[in-house]
Amino acid sequence: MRSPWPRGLPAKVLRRRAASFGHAFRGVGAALRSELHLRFHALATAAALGLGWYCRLARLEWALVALAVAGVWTAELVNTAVEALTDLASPSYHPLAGRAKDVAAGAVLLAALGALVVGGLVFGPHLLP
Ligand SMILES: Nc1ncnc2c1ncn2[C@@H]1O[C@H](COP(=O)(O)OP(=O)(O)OP(=O)(O)O)[C@@H](O)[C@H]1O
Repeated sequence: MRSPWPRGLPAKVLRRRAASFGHAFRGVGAALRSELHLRFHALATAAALGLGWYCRLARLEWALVALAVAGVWTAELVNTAVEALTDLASPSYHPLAGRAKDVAAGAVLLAALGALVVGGLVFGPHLLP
């Protein structure tokens, strides 16, 4: 059967996809190196995974923990990107630059509070007598 793709296109598309994944992982690595908060999240994630394994969480509980962890990481990475862009666009003081950073930090705070609630509701019944 003839390929529906012009010759060589799938390889090119795959190479581009692979490069995009590479850029994304490089972004996570760069943020991990520059942001102390992210290293703390990495530790907290490892602790949550270990505790989940210890508590033998059910599949749905793992799903909730995974969503909570991913939410915090996503918010922190977007916050890091907003901080970098704000510093680039407005190295000197500007109220809008401050608002952008404060709002981005607010997203991290909300994600972290949500993760705390999920953690309490999921792990609480396993750990409390
Ligand atoms: N260019 C600016 N103009 C106005 N206010 C700013 C500016 N840069 C920072 N701020 C204010 O200072 C706060 C702290 O900014 P900063 O860049 O130090 O981030 P941070 O909260 O310390 O984050 P991190 O510790 O992850 O770098 C901001 O939330 C904002 O209120």
